[in-house]
Amino acid sequence: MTHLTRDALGWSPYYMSQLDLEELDTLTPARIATVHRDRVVGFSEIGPLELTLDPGITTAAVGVGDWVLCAPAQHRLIRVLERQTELTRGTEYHTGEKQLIAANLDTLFITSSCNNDFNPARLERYLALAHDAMITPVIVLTKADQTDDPDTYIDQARMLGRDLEVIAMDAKTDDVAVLLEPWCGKGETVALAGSSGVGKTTIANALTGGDAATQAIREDDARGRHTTTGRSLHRMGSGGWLIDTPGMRGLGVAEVAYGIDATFPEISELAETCKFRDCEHETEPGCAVQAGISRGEVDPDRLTRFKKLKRENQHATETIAQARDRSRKLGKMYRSAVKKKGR
Ligand SMILES: Nc1nc2c(ncn2[C@@H]2O[C@H](COP(=O)(O)OP(=O)(O)OP(=O)(O)O)[C@@H](O)[C@H]2O)c(=O)[nH]1
Ligand SMILES: [Zn+2]
Repeated sequence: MTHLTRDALGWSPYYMSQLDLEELDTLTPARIATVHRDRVVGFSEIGPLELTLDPGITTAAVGVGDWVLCAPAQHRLIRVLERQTELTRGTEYHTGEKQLIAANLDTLFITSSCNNDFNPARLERYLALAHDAMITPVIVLTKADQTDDPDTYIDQARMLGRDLEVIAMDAKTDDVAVLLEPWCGKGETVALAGSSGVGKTTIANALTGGDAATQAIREDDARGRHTTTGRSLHRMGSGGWLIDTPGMRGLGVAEVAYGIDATFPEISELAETCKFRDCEHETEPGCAVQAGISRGEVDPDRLTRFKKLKRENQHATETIAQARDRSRKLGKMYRSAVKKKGR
């Protein structure tokens, strides 16, 4: 652990460019590995560092995978560097907050099994989140050993995007590390998403060569304390990093209009040329998407799922916007009340 270089930890010019000269001289960059209630642990060139948070930085503002600047001698986290990517979940709509799942991911392994778990709509939801965050999605199909015809699943998955990478495997064999190696090299950061039981833990263990899921908890138990998020950063045998994310079983979409369009390029591109700007792609004259269906270029089932995901996203996005508006107004009221009292 002590001999990891910044590059091995995933450092890049993107983060370097955010430091001024004084910071370069005096502060140490670290990559956040675990987040606890009152402190975080970061990996750095000088080894693992336990850091306390200055007032103003909450554990909500720093997540696993984040790059931070710290003053190691004082165990102080000074500031969180701007993220290259962030994967969030939109579950707390009513508060206007989105919860950070993982920072600075390069690749998301969207995992499903070659059985009843396989569900195009669910895969597209994950694809939209990944595309929106500019994270490379890879579809990983497990339990290929439990079906006579894995190709039908592979073919269906390939239909869910252009140039979409689809990997099928028996996650209980040594194939896992070899098949996923292209995304797990030195300094690369990955995470696994998918329903319960599809094999995420099995794959994580194969990639990290250990009991990834329980490692962080055990490390903490020894001190009688617990991680608050349950998320943690683990080194993979191939030199990359795996962010273990228990919250990745079901995700809501919010504010991912771009990601949805990117997930359904064959539809969103045609939609640009519909006669009406607010075309619902149903029976309107001059609908380019319906014309695409007639020509056999657009799968009508994809169109149905595209519309459904758009509706869900729109609803959640509006709910978040309203909640933010409400809390802004409340804040204003509070500030003016304080002012009056002070007079
Ligand atoms: N035959 C076969 N079994 C698999 C495969 N992948 C996972 N399993 C088995 O499926 C079960 C569930 O796997 P897990 O790795 O625990 O699944 P998970 O996605 O981590 O599940 P949660 O922790 O509930 O989210 C275990 O019994 C695995 O051994 C596979 O490719 N082939
Ligand atoms: Zn249309």
